[in-house]
Amino acid sequence: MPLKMGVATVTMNRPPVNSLNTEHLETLHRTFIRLENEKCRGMILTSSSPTVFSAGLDIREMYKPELEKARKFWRTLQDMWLKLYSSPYPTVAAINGHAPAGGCLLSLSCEYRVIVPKVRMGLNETQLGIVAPQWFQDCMRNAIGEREAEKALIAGRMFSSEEALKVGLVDEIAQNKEECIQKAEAFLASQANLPMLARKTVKLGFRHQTLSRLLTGREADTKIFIDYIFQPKVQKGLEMYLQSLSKKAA
Ligand SMILES: CCCCCCCCCC/C=C/CC(=O)SCCNC(=O)CCNC(=O)[C@H](O)C(C)(C)COP(=O)(O)OP(=O)(O)OC[C@H]1O[C@@H](n2cnc3c(N)ncnc32)[C@H](O)[C@@H]1OP(=O)(O)O
Repeated sequence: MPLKMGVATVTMNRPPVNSLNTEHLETLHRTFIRLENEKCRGMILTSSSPTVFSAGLDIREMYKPELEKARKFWRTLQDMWLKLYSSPYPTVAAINGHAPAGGCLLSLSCEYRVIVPKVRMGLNETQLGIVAPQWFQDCMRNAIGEREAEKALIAGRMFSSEEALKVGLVDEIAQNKEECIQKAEAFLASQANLPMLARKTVKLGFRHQTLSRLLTGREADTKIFIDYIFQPKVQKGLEMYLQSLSKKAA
């Protein structure tokens, strides 16, 4: 995590697709805590993969899990998201590859998004027979508005880079990763002279409702997750989805 002029670039590096398992989520969470403690001036979140930003939650964490491990997985996801979404420093996602589901959530949790061409992003959970949790949905709604979010979430729509720009899911398209990072740095530079306390207070004001909805209902949210994924038909769906992903690779 190099810090250049107080700006950190956090590069996710969990091959092959940066899927988010408990360990990877813990690493991200620790990183965001450290950045806050070190009074970082801005953060760029990106991926070491040339084609995938993040494939979202690691489906193997939800397929036939042990109960306690599944609980820990979900709580770690909540912890990571609460830290990122409420970060006092400015955040940009340099989306240099596909960003489905939890990968899209990561980018939506940043303040500004730059994407490369010919990739897809969105909350596709419905298409997998699972449901994007309320706070995932809130992040989408906060980015693109009620009507577009409702349509996208019901359909589990994956947006192309161009469609994402049109609907406001991302702020800019860059031609490649290098330009993506340049544009991310330019956004952070545009924020650098703003008084930090005022900036942070306004950001948290906008995000307060979404954050408190989870903060006040964390246990209930965990229970909803557990009850949902332990349903036999959901497990069957996850099994078939994992098989389809593996078949594709074969
Ligand atoms: C009121 C009720 C409320 C209910 C609340 C319910 C709560 C449930 C919450 C559920 C929330 C879920 C959020 C999620 O994030 S679910 C994950 C969704 N992710 C996806 O759908 C992405 C799947 N992956 C892909 O589409 C592609 O992999 C890719 C990202 C486009 C990349 O494609 P590429 O061709 O480069 O790579 P491969 O597809 O060949 O994959 C390489 C190997 O990686 C494995 N893989 C891929 N994605 C995942 C994943 N998300 N988890 C685990 N493993 C993954 C894939 O199987 C290949 O593995 P192999 O080499 O061993 O075969």
